[in-house]
This record gives sequence, C-alpha cells and structure tokens, in this order.
Amino acid sequence: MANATAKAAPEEGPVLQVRDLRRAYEEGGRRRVVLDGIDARVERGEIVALLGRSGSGKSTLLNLLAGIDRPDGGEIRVEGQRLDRMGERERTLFRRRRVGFIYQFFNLVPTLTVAENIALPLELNDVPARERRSRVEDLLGQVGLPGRGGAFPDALSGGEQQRVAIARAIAHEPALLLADEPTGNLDADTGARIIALLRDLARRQGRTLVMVTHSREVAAVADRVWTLCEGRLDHGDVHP
Ligand SMILES: Nc1ncnc2c1ncn2[C@@H]1O[C@H](COP(=O)(O)OP(=O)(O)OP(=O)(O)O)[C@@H](O)[C@H]1O
Repeated sequence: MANATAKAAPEEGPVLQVRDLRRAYEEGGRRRVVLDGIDARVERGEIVALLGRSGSGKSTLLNLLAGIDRPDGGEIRVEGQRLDRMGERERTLFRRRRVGFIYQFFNLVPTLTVAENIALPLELNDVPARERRSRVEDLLGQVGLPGRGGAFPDALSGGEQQRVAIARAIAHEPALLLADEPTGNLDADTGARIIALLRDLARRQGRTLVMVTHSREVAAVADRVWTLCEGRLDHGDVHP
C-alpha cells in the first residue's frame, strides 16, 4: 500500500534530482576529486546551461546524469528512478528509453543513412518498422531536413549532421535530453541556428534539456545557468 502510493507517476515531480553527487578519478596512484557533492534539481521543460572552465568536470557530470558512468557516492534520480542504484544493464536499458544525448562531434554512424541513424533508438526500443518510417519522416521535418533521409552523413554539412543527431536524440521522446557542447564544432552562425532549433524543440515539446557549453550566447537561451567550480555547482536561479 505504502509502495503503491510512494512511487510518483513519471509526469509528476522533477525530471532530474541530484543529491551529494561525488566522483573522483585515480591517476598515477593519486585520487583526484572532480565532483565534490553536487546538488541539483531540474523541472520538466526546463533548459539548463552547464558552464565551467576546462577540466572542471562538466562532461563527468553529464555522463553521470546519462547513466553512462557511475558515481562514487550520492543520488541521481531521473523521473524519480534511482540511476545510481542500477546495475550496468539496467542503466543501459534506462538510458535507451528515457535519455537522449547530443555530442559535440555528432557521433552519427557513417555507414548508415540519415534515416537509419535517426531510426536507431526506435529500433532499440522495438518500435515496428512501419511506425519507424513515419516517425523518421516527421523528425526530419522537425529538424529542417525534409527529404534528406537517404543521404549518408558525410554528404551533409556539420550543421546538418547536428540536426540529424538532434532528431536521433529526441526520436524516442526521452524524459531528459543532454547535450555536451552541441555547438562546439560549428561556426558561430550555424551554432546559433542549432541552439535556436534545440530551444524551439525543447519549448514546443516540453523537453528537459541540460547542455554543457563554453558559450555565454548559448547559455543565454537557458532558464538557468549552473557553473561548476572546484567540484561544486553554483546554481543560477535567474536568467543569465
Ligand atoms: N576517465 C578518466 N580518468 C582519469 N581522469 C579523468 C577521466 N575523465 C576525466 N578525467 C579528469 O577529470 C577532470 C574533469 O574532466 P571533464 O572532462 O569532466 O571536464 P570538462 O569540464 O568537461 O572539461 P572540457 O571543458 O575541457 O571538456 C579533468 O581533470 C580530467 O582530466
């Protein structure tokens, strides 16, 4: 009875909750603390920019939030589910269903067409082929690449490849969208258009987005700015 009521429905509560998160690396027999007690909370539909100097631990934090890596201590809840308590396989399945990841260098599979790249998370989640095809068409339209499904990634510009990567990241309608320097490999104009697209998609679809960036302009579209410094998170609760 208590259990039945204790578990909130996915639509309720914050999408992401982090408590006292810790991560250190061993290097040459020495322990280097990178995250030294991170607390954070992100509500549904919020856009968060994660800033911090090089080496401050931004990618480390993002990888923990994605369930790619495991913390040494602390709690990570995505839609109320404890990621830090899951084993490797459970985390992989969870990530496949509930997390979308956008990389600086796009990470498209070069031997697959654009449509096949976008369909990957749908395939992994057992979406039937027919539905996959119509979803991919729809996603291509959403990212401004209608009719380009048959192309291979190397025939596309950097900005176009990132659009494909965004379509792939949102294809399975993840609860949490994570982006690691999504404009880091693009010129300023193309980067600005990619950020506008991400912002519009996040706003229209109510997606929750945490993105690492070095750029103040990128951070300006966020609802909140977090700055990582010496293993701790400085929460900006106001607009940048
Ligand atoms: N697998 C690892 N083993 C050992 N040390 C690591 C590992 N991954 C990261 N580090 C170290 O942890 C620190 C934080 O790295 P991280 O990549 O998270 O920083 P970052 O803020 O994303 O940096 P950048 O902005 O340059 O990408 C760095 O000092 C890095 O050398």
